[in-house]
Amino acid sequence: MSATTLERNNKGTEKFSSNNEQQTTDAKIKVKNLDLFYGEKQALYQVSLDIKEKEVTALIGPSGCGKSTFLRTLNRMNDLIDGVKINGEIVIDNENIYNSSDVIKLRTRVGMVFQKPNLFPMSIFDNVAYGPRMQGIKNKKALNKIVEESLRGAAIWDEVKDRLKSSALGLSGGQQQRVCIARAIAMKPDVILMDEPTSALDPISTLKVEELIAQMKKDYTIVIVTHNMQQAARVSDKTAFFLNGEIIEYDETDHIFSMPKDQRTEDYVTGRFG
Ligand SMILES: Nc1ncnc2c1ncn2[C@@H]1O[C@H](COP(=O)(O)OP(=O)(O)OP(=O)(O)O)[C@@H](O)[C@H]1O
Repeated sequence: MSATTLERNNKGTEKFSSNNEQQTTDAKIKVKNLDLFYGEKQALYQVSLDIKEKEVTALIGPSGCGKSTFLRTLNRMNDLIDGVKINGEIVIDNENIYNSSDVIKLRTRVGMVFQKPNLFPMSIFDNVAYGPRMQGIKNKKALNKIVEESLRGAAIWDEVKDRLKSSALGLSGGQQQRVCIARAIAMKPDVILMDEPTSALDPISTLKVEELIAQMKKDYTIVIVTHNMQQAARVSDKTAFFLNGEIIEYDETDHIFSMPKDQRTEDYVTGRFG
């Protein structure tokens, strides 16, 4: 059991509903007044935003501004870090996720892809079947179907279909990252969080993952942290600009890049700092 302390607002969902008129009604994820502390150090300040279903939302900002910290609050990955304290609300599908005790179920619904491919030292098939097996799916036919669908969904089926029993670690970095995405898809999530998913990849693999993200948004709500401005502009519908733990501006990606309202956003997206 982690020693993480979480300050929960027990009236969270109620309070949130009463303020609902300020929120977009079709938001999949609603974040309100979120503060996060690592011990004494505050990393997020009063973060509020609505994330719409089946859109790609990019989180941008200079190093250390809190993008990854914020991303990890969406499936409670920060719970694993000692001394983390959170105030505020995150409502996904009308449920305040910090009021619910079923973190495993939350992480099934809200999957995650990390910066570096983190496949297990086992076959491609076993990597993708791992989560479904843990959920109790044993039937070979059912597993075959899930693995094929997930690899197809991650646009890597054709490249690996003849070597499913080979070690996943024999694939290139770009292929491994797409198998990681397949592994996330295999859990049938609604939301996929991506923390700089292409930062360890070459330009061609990066493009493939970006094309994949564009295809995936018809089925999933995607939140992606990226340091790459062009990537945010290419793949996302909405962009949130973070600075020193605050959201400075959150808008349609086109607006953020072509006519930002805040001078600090403009300075960042035009490369004047960060
Ligand atoms: N486990 C931790 N314990 C203590 N402080 C942390 C921890 N993780 C992050 N921080 C601090 O919180 C702040 C936000 O970090 P975070 O990693 O979220 O920023 P980021 O915008 O994602 O940065 P980068 O782009 O460099 O990954 C930083 O000051 C960082 O040092």
